[in-house]
Amino acid sequence: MSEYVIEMCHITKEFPGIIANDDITLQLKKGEIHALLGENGAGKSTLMSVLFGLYQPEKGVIKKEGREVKIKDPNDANELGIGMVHQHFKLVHNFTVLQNIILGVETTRGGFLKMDEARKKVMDLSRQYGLRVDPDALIEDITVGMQQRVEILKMLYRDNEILIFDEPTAVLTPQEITELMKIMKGLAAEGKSILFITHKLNEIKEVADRCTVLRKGRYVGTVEVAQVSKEEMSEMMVGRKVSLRVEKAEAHPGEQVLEVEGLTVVNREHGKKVVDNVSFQVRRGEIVCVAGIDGNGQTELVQALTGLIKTDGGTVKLKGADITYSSIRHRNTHGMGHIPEDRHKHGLVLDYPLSYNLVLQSYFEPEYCRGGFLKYDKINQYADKLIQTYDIRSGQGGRTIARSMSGGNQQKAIVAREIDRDPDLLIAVQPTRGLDVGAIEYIHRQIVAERDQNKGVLLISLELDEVMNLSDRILVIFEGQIVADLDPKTVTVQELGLYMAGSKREEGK
Ligand SMILES: Nc1ncnc2c1ncn2[C@@H]1O[C@H](COP(=O)(O)OP(=O)(O)OP(=O)(O)O)[C@@H](O)[C@H]1O
Repeated sequence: MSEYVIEMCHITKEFPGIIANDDITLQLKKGEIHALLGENGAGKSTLMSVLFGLYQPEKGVIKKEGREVKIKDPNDANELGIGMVHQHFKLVHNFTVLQNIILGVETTRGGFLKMDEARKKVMDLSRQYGLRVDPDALIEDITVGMQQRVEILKMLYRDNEILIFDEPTAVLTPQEITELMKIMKGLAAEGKSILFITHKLNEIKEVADRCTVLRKGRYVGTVEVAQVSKEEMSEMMVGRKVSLRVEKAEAHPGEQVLEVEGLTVVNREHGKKVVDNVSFQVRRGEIVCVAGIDGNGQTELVQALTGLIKTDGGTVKLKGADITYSSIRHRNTHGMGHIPEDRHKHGLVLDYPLSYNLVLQSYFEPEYCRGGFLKYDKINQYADKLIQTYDIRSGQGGRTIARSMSGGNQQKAIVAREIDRDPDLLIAVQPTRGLDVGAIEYIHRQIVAERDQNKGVLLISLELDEVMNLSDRILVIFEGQIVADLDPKTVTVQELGLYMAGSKREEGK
């Protein structure tokens, strides 16, 4: 009997213009948590999709417990006990939790669903692994964290023994991440074998036993996590030393670039104020961060500032001019840049090529358009420049369809487009979500450079490390209100946590 529950041997998978996996070998031991680390576009999701039967490799074999197997589709994968939680969940939104879990493997008696048995099995699994879910809630009404637990239960319900998690923490809040780490350890302790894709070295250190590193589609090596440092792992992956700290000089704030006065947004469904009489300013030459636990109004605040939703009170001024009721395009062409929270919904047109996506805010300008006709050569030239400068990796350059790009490279494309327009005010929501450490270092430098060129930056981040390292001033948002205006040099992470949890509030706020 083999030491390995799964072996992927010499896997090669090509896409037009790119070898996504070039002779990669990955060996998974029973009961281990095995991290898969690599730069954006290194081929991690592709390799996992091969294992789950979504792609057929051109070369290589897969072995289960030493025996060669063929995985033609996800049904084959399932038969072999392999389950996957995708980066973007695959749930039916108007079905309940229970219906989603049993979908496709329903057991029936006399033509009727045996719901009671299914419910019992789900609730037993939920208790056994600490996966809290409400079986009767609709998917559209539950948090992202609970949706993920539903995906995990789906795998367990199908008795999967080999669990693939593709960047599971990218969509979670810090609290949910802690919970997931605990769940993963519990699963491994019960003998499940886990493949875990993440860019966060802290998470690898916390839960993984071994880690396989990929770079540009190739296998670099497999290490015992306890025996290497975070720095060593990032060097293996990027091929050079990476600074995990942000280097920046003292800020020199100048005149106000954004003034928000009494801004209020009421939620149309429950009638509550989600942004409640918020006032603050961002000046040129400073990075102001809005910190808060997800769901405290930061999403709506940004949507109101960028014109994606209507406000119910208050004013917003950009460079002294009232833009409260201005169109999105007006804001964009008058100095506002926006890296949105949801890159698929508000950041890209997924079925357009990369080059079109890079001029979404400027294609109508004389530079790229004459008499209603697009100047394709100019657009392509500009796209090539951004692809080079920001190291956006994709198979066919500007012609690549955005949907086929790796998640991290989609994010890099948005960041490139927004920063390159050199806005007076850059609103950056989770700008480094899903990015590898090398790319994070680069984006952080770019944001600091914007600040040093006398631009204002409003950063919204759920990552406390990013908040503490990057910002010059921290505004804490709690239940739609700004409850503190803090100096990152004097506040501690613990104190920040108290403000974020609503246990503390600055006087006069
Ligand atoms: N369906 C596809 N069609 C064409 N090219 C693809 C497709 N899927 C992936 N690629 C390309 O293969 C390469 C590897 O992508 P993959 O998604 O596996 O990377 P990744 O390591 O998971 O990256 P990230 O960390 O950014 O999610 C990328 O250059 C991507 O553009």
